[in-house]
Formats: sequence, structure tokens, C-alpha cells
Amino acid sequence: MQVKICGIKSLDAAMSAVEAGADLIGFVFADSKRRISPSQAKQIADHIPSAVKKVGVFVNEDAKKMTEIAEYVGLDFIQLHGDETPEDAMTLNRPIIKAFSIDGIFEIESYPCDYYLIDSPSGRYRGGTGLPFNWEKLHHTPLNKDQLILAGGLNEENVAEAIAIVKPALLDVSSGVETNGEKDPEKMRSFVKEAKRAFQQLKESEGNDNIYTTK
Ligand SMILES: O=C(O)c1ccccc1N[C@@H]1O[C@H](COP(=O)(O)O)[C@@H](O)[C@H]1O
Repeated sequence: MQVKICGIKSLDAAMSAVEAGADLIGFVFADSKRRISPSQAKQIADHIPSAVKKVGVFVNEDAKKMTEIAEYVGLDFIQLHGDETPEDAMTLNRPIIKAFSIDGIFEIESYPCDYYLIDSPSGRYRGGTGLPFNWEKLHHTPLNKDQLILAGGLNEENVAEAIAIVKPALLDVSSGVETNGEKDPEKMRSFVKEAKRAFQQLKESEGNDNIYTTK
């Protein structure tokens, strides 16, 4: 299981996310209090080890512009967080993360993407609401867990329960690792530590279940 820390706006925040153990970091290029320009993102991205993947978050952006920004910044993934059509996604030059609201997951079927990100319904902006949804709703959805990213209001207190219920391949967090609107190094460390601990515990319990059921 991997952790993405989204809404990175400064080199300090990016380095703290890397030190905390984030596997991916996200830059928001959409209407948001976390919006960053492509040139600011490039200055940060140039200092990030290549093992940490860089994700650009877009909302209903022109496909040609997304491709240009991805090339310029050196993005590893494009995250589509709006109403982008499958045709839009197919023209892009990077692996795709497609965000769906928990209220719109019926649209997931056959969308051409590498990961499905399930988020809470939009608030003022299309994402980054800091609000969790009822994770049990995902139990009734036949999704490939290897492609599933869970987002929406995750934090150090609720992440273990979220992992136990949803068992996603990847977690995405933004608001839950901030204090007064800025990324908080201590919260990022605690979040990643707790997420990895909970995942390890889940793996061990599933391993034990397997041993038990094969006896
Ligand atoms: O973070 C934002 O401001 C944002 C704005 C527009 C689209 C997506 C955005 N972020 C994504 O929102 C979710 C959940 O964030 P949170 O943990 O609830 O704050 C996550 O996928 C971010 O990538």
C-alpha cells in the first residue's frame, strides 16, 4: 500500500513529505486554495528523488495543456478530478488517476485509467474537502482493489479503520496532514506511519486467515 500526499505548495513541504515516507506527492493545478503554478511545481519537482512519484491534479483542463504541463514539470501521473471524458483521458501522455465521487461510482466501468480514486462529494472546490464518506458503500462495488485509491477526509485517527474496511492499493491525503492550511511535517509523519502500520497489520491478519482456512 502506498501513500500520496497531495496539495504540496513548497519545497519544504515536499521534503517533509518525502522524509515522512510518502510514495507520491501531488501538485494541484486547478481552482483550489492549494493551487500552484507549473513553474513553482517544476522548481519543487526538480529536487524530488525519482522514487517518489509526482502527480498533477487537474479539473476539466484542456488535454493539450495537461500534456505540456506534464512534460515541463516531469509528472509521473495525471490525476483527473473533474468531468473529463474517457476520450479526454485517452489523449494524455501519462498514466491516469481518475477521481470519482462516491456518489458517481457507477461511471467507473470501463473508464480508461490506471487507478480509480474515490473521493467525497465536492465542496467549494472539486476536491480537498477534508470530509470522509461512508467507506462501507464501497463494499457493494466490484472494483479491482489493486487499482483503488481512497481519498476524502483521511487523517491519522481514521486511516486504520479506512484501510480495514476498504483495503485500497493507495491512500491520498491533503487536509488531514495540514495545520492552519499548511502541510504539517509532524502530521505527515504520523499519517504515513499509522497507514503503513495498519496495512502491515491487515496483511498479517489476512495471512493468518489464509493459514487457518487451508488447514
Ligand atoms: O486538494 C485540493 O485542494 C483539490 C482541489 C481540486 C481537486 C482535487 C483536490 N485534491 C484532492 O482531493 C482529495 C481529498 O483531499 P482531502 O484529504 O479530503 O483534503 C485528494 O484526492 C486530493 O488529491
